[in-house]
Amino acid sequence: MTERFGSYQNEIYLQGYGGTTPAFTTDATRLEESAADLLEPGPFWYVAGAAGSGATARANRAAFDHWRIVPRMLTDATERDLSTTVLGTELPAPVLLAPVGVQSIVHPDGELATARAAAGLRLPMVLSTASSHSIEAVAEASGDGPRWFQLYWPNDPDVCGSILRRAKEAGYTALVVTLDTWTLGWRPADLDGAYLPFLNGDGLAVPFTDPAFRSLLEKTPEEDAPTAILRWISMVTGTDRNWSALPFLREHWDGPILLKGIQHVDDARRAVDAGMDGIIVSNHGGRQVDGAVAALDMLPEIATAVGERATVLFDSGVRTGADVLKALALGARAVLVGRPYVYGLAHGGEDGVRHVLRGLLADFDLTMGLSGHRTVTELDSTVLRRV
Ligand SMILES: Cc1cc2nc3c(=O)[nH]c(=O)nc-3n(C[C@H](O)[C@H](O)[C@H](O)COP(=O)(O)O)c2cc1C
Ligand SMILES: O=C(O)C(=O)c1ccccc1
Repeated sequence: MTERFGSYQNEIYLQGYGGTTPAFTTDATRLEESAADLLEPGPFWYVAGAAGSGATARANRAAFDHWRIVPRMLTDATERDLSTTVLGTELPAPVLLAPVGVQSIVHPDGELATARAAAGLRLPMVLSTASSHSIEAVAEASGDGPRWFQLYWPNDPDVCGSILRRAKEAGYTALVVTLDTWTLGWRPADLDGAYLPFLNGDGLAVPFTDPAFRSLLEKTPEEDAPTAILRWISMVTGTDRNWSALPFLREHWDGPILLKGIQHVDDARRAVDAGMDGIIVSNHGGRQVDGAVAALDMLPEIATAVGERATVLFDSGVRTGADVLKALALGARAVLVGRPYVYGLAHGGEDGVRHVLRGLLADFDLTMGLSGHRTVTELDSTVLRRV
């Protein structure tokens, strides 16, 4: 079905902000600035922050500027169909909600509100293992909306198997395995405030409600939270999960599996050779390796190497409709967006997330039409110029 995402523009022009829409900006830069006014410094910097000097986070944005769209005229792009299918999930537009943990630090409803907004738009939410609400509660909030699950890979096979089983039973269809965060990067803004959300107990709903995890503890997490927290952290950190352990995930998950945090073309090839269904080209929004290459700069090479053998998704720095168009033209099947929807959540819970996403979709829809494209299948590198 063709959705008229661009009509959100009329809604805003005709009624103003605060009419049928929440009263805050859809501009990504101003949105971040107003989130800074709204949130306590700890949570704000946890979301906005990056590794080290922030060079990679800035490079992620700057990389989009090196590509420019070359619009075409009189192509009959009045009616657009932005829909696509990603690993069996039908999307009205090529956008997913990136897995973001500990969402309760910006809004008490956290992932529940995000799930409702995503489901209403039929965009897949990728639920983080570091969720503030349980797998099952977020699934219920999603209703019949599409949902994927992101794994921080516990080295205990029983706990890993149990979490995957719960996700499957709760209706999550695809599994995203994050590889780039086996320990947290050096993040000065968080270190300045000595702010680490899960040490306050946030983002632990998944292990704390997990029977296999609980059975390993002498005292329940309710009786002795610090011990449970440290046990969990030690389970999901470390490099002892390796390429040869991927068959374990395949055995415990009967849907598509994607590896997230792929930045080198040889790792992309390796993922394909290991039988993975997809990869997410990402540097975690610049939060892990300061000085790492911009994610977009690796996308064309990786997409070419992978070809049709697996699905290539992209995140890190997507802020506008033009960014979505460019990432697709450079080989991504769809993109994930992170921080912007979290700022929407901070501003207005479910309505706030919806507002940010509808703004992005409208921008993408209008940018597609005005550059002369009716469907996402038309996009390839010939629609861009490198400058
Ligand atoms: C506050 C925050 C928490 C995140 N938590 C997770 C997580 O739990 N799992 C994960 O795979 N990625 C996590 N990410 C990374 C995002 O999935 C995504 O890669 C990144 O935010 C994309 O960049 P963008 O924010 O520039 O759009 C997190 C990002 C942020 C900002
Ligand atoms: O902060 C992050 O980037 C992240 O991925 C994470 C990891 C553990 C818990 C919460 C978020």
